[in-house]
Amino acid sequence: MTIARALTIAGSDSGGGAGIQADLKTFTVLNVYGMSALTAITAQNTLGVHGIYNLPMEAVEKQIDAVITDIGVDAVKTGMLSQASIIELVSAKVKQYRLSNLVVDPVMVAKGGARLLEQSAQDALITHLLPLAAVVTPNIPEAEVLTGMTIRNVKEMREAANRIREFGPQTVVVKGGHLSGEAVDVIYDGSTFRELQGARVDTRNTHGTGCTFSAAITAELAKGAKVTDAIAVAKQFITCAIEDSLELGGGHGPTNHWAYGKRRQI
Ligand SMILES: Nc1ncnc2c1ncn2[C@@H]1O[C@H](COP(=O)(O)OP(=O)(O)OP(=O)(O)O)[C@@H](O)[C@H]1O
Ligand SMILES: Cc1ncc(COP(=O)(O)O)c(N)n1
Repeated sequence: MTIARALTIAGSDSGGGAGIQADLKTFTVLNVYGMSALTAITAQNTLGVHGIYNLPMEAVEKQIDAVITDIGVDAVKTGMLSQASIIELVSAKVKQYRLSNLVVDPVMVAKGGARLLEQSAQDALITHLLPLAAVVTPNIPEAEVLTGMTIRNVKEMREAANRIREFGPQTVVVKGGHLSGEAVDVIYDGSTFRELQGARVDTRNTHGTGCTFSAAITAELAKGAKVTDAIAVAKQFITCAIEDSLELGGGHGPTNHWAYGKRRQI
């Protein structure tokens, strides 16, 4: 039996709703074998981030080398990268192993406001990692940082997607979770703009939506899906996960990673 393999290079969320925990849960539900290279450990729950502990560069490098040289990967995603030096290392590894199915979730700030990427590392993201990405998935605040624009509507999301694509990624998805009204995501592949519509679910349990969405894209790419199909599955996956979100903790609860699989009986 062959099984698709996906690697997440990201931070740990002890609360289990975001970070590598969200990624591995998503890979599993989508029938993909998940692996991880941890960049940082966060002490985190639904109320916020209570501590960040970066791992040594050597530890990040060895984890990536260990899984790729033995098990191999069909797709890779990045989440919390924390520092410029880790971005540079990950970019070098992507080149060294010629990893083509790379999904970059440019995680910068957690919901409660804690920085998950040092401000000085934003340039490294643009210079080193975005040019290597098959797909990059900024939310509205991240797209604003990357472009210097203010984004208030779908027209401005399109403009941002266009500008971010100039940094080199093949496909840009600007996620609309932070705007009001419908949860619309804008996709731009250099020739066509597409919009993925989703009804907005009225819940505060949206911790980990961005991680889960980008992990679902990665899982589908690992199985050989086309980019547009992978993004469409991811949108369905996250909509189900938010609709059936979990009332856990006293703050922003996690999404429900089983929901998509249960509804489709996969
Ligand atoms: N309340 C909601 N109802 C339906 N879909 C949503 C809602 N919030 C976000 N989404 C969808 O979830 C996905 C992730 O988008 P979002 O903008 O929330 O990412 P993010 O900001 O990276 O995540 P987070 O806010 O957890 O850090 C997108 O497809 C977005 O449209
Ligand atoms: C370790 C870690 N990584 C990423 C996020 C952002 O999560 P999201 O944008 O999916 O809510 C987070 N809160 N913690």
